[in-house]
Amino acid sequence: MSSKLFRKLSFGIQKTKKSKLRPQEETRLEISRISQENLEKYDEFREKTIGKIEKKSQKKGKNFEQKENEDVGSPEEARKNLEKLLGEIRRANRIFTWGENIPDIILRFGAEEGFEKSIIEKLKEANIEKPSPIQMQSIPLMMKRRNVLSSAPTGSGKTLAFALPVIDEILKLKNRSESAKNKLLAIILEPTRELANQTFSEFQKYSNGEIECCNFSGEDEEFEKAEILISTPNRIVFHLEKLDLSHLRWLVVDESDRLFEVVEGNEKCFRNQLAAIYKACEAKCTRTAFFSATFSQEVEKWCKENIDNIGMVCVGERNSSNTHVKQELKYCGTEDGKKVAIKLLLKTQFKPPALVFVQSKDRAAQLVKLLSAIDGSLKVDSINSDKSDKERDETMQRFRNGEIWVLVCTELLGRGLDLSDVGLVINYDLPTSIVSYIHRVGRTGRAGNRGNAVTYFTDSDIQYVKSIAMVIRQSGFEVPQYLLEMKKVSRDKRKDLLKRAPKRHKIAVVKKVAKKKKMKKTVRTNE
Ligand SMILES: Nc1ncnc2c1ncn2[C@@H]1O[C@H](COP(=O)(O)OP(=O)(O)OP(=O)(O)O)[C@@H](O)[C@H]1O
Repeated sequence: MSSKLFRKLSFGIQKTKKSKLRPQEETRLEISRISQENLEKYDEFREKTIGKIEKKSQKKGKNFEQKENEDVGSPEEARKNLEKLLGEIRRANRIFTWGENIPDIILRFGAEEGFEKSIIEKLKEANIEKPSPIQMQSIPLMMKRRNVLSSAPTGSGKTLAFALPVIDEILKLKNRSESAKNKLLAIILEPTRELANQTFSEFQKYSNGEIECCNFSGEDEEFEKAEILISTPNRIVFHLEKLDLSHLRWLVVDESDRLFEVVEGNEKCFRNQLAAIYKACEAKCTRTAFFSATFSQEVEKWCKENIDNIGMVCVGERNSSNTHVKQELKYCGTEDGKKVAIKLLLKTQFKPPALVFVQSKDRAAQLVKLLSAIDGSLKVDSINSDKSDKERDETMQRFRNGEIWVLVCTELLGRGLDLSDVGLVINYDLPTSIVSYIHRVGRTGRAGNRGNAVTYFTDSDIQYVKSIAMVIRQSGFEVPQYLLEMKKVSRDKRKDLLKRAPKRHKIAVVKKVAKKKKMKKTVRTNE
C-alpha cells in the first residue's frame, strides 16, 4: 500500500517503527494510564471552564478564590489547559481520532460524565473503576449520538464501550417517556452465537432489569417486547419483516470487519446479511456503531463514504496483537514435531485452562483423541459449528466452570470471547491470516491481565510465517531473524490460504500397544 493511501485511510496514524523488545517480567498492566495528578488537574480545569470554582470559592472565602484564580486563570485559559491535558492523556493512552468535533475523553464513570446512577453502581459492583482507552473516547462520542467506528486491541473493553452508552440512552429515554417502553431501540450484531450469548449477559447485567433485553440467538425467541435485541445477523434477516425498526436508536456492529466479509458465491454471507439489515434500519434516529480489534481499510473507507458525521477512534497500532500476551513462535519441523511439542508443553509449563486452535473440525476431534491418549487425566474437549446449539452451550459452560482444562477449537472461538482465566493459547495449526492470529491470541491477556501464546509452524508453513512474525515483533517479542527476512507471500497466495487451509497429515495417535506387540515379537525371534 502506498504511504499516501495509508495516510488517507488511517486518519494520521503513523506506522510505528519496531517497538523495543519488552522486559521479561512486567507486573499486571493497568487498563488505562490516568495518573492521580492528571485527574486532579482535569477536575480543576473542568470546574473552572464551567465556572464552578467561583461559586465554591465564594463559600470558602476570598483567599481560596485568589489562590484558585492564580492557579488556573480565566475559564478560556482553563479550557486551553484542559485541552492540552486531554491531548497528553490521549497520547499516553494511544487514542487516535478522526472526524469533526470529537468530544472530550472521559476519565471516570460518574454522574458528571452523564451516567445513570444504576450504571455507576453496577460498574462499582464489577470493580470497574476507570475507563479503558477505547471507552474514554467512544463513550462520549456515542453519548453525543454520533455514528462511530472504533478499534482497539483484544480484551480492552470494547463491549462496555458500546453497551454503556446504549443502555444509558435507553434508560434515560424510558425515564423521560412512557412511549419508549417496549419499542425496539437497539440491535447488537455479533458473528457467532457464543459471542451473542456473552454480549447478552453484559447487557442484562448493566441494564439492571430495567430494560427488556432479548438474545435472539439463544432460546429466547420472544422478541415482541424487546428493547434491545442481541443476535447473529442471520436471525435478524430471517425475522426482518416482523421487526418494527421505526424507533431504533442504535445499530451496533461488533466484530465489524468480520461482518463485512464477502464470500464469493454465497448469497447468505455476512456482508449481504449486514447490507439487508442496514438498509432496513432507515429511521432518522438510528445511529450506527462499528467495533473491532482489527480494522479493515475497506470498512473504514465504506464508513467515510457512506456515514455522515462519523467519529473514528483507534487505540494503539492498527491491526496489532495485544502486547499483554507474551507471544512465541515455535518451529516444529513436521506435523509429528507438533505432537511432541504440545505433549512437552502440557507436561511442563501448563496451567489450565488453555485454548488450542486447529484449522478444521476433523483436526479438532483428532487432537482431542491425541491429547487424551497422552494423558488420560487431562480434561480435554472440543467445540465446533457441527455440534448442536445445546452441545455448544454446554461445552462453553463446562469450560467456563473449569470442568474442561483444554478446549480444542476452530476459528469459531477465535473472536470476541472473554474467557478471563485462559492463560495460554496454542495455535497448533498456523492461523491463515494475521487478523485470525490477532483475534486467536487475544483470547488471553484480557483486561490488563497477562497471557501466553505459542504458535507452532512446520517446514511447509515457513513461507506463511513472516507476516505473523512481524506482528509478534511489532508487539515487542523476539522472533528468529530469518523469518523476518523471508520473502513476502504474494497477495494471490494469501487469498488462496484464506479460502483453503493447507493440507496437513492426520493427527494420528501413536499406538503404544502396537509398539509393545512388535517388541515382544522381536524378543521371541531373538529367542
Ligand atoms: N474499564 C474497565 N476496567 C477493567 N476491566 C474492564 C473494563 N472494561 C471492560 N473490562 C473487562 O475486560 C474484559 C474484556 O472486555 P471485552 O470482552 O469487552 O474486550 P474486547 O475489547 O471486546 O475484546 P475482543 O476484541 O476480544 O472482543 C471483560 O472481562 C470486561 O469485563
